[in-house]
Amino acid sequence: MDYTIFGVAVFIVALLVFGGVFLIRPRKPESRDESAAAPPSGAPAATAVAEPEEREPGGETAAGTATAVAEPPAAPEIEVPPPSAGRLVRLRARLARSQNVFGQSLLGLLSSDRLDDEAWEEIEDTLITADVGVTSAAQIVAGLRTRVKVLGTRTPEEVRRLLREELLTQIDPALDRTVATGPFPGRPAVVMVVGVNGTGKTTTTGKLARVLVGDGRSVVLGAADTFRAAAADQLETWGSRVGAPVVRRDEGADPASVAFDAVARGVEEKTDTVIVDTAGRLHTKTGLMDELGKVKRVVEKKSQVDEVLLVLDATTGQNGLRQARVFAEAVNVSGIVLTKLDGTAKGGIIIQVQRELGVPVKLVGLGEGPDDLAPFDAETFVDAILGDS
Ligand SMILES: Nc1nc2c(ncn2[C@@H]2O[C@H](COP(=O)(O)OP(=O)(O)OP(=O)(O)O)[C@@H](O)[C@H]2O)c(=O)[nH]1
Repeated sequence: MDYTIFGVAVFIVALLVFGGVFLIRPRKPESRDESAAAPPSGAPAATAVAEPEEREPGGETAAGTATAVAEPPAAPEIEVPPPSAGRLVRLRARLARSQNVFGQSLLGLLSSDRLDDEAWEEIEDTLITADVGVTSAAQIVAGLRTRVKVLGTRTPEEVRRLLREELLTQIDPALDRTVATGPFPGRPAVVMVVGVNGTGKTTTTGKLARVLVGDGRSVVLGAADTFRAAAADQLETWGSRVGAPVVRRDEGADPASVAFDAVARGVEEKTDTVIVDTAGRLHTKTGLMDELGKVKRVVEKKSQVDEVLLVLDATTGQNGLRQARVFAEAVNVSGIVLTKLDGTAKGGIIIQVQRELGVPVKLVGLGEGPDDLAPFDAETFVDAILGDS
């Protein structure tokens, strides 16, 4: 019996000793946990944690802690855009590429041996096809006919010179094409950018800010396109690249008050120029056109509006002209920006739009790149159309 009790006691002690050792041994992690805990080489742990969280409006994640762990985004590098001088010359090749067909076919027709009525008609048609407009085309042909008669024989150089002069007369190099961007004593220059949807207003506003910053000016941008939140985001991207602050509000806010705030900020911060981007609006919608007038009037309570730039898409031809007329009535347009000239051979629209509106083309857009906006220069433009002599 004693032996039995002793044996049982020894067994229990042995069980306790082995069991205890087993229990206090560190547990080996299971392979599933291991892979979840350790970040993949090179990847920050926070990314793995933050990944499954759902996005909330405003781009924040539901788990604030996960966002806090993530690396803060690097501040965007401020770019130094090239100055405005010589931009059109730099973009000349692009202009020549799009307008050359028009220029070369005119030169070809004018150089032909027999300049009969049919040939003159063809010259006129070529001008009209390039959107020069019926009146201007007739005037150009009349001028050329008279001068060709006086000249008698024609060398290619003479033909080029004649055509160059006629086109220049129509484009009018004497027009004042300066964009009133200040700086003015004691207040910023105020530029409003208007036009129908998709013509390139926001892009032009951003590009113009770059031109000005490149020329050493300070700029505040006003995102008065409150219809589309994306438009304000788009403007903010443009602004942040050149260090220009953007005044914006929530989608649906009153555009006039955003424009007013932008100008107020410009005044307060002694900025050289405030550029206000407005929402695209159909010229056929009276209410929206009235709203545009209101934006301008409200801004004028704070500061004079120095420039109203109407952005026209060069590829829209006659429709662009119709838009131009209505906008000019609503807000007293002071300058035209002709965008997408890189995408059409119809550069003659410059002549037509100036004739129709009596307002000069001041800037031209020649591509989607950030520095593809140039001050318009009549001589460089005509030379690009006609190619090198
Ligand atoms: N090829 C070319 N594309 C251009 C030019 N200017 C603007 N664009 C393009 O035209 C498109 C419309 O430009 P936006 O600036 O968004 O036009 P918007 O007038 O502000 O548009 P809404 O806000 O909808 O009225 C974009 O894809 C631009 O990149 C240009 O000179 N050449």
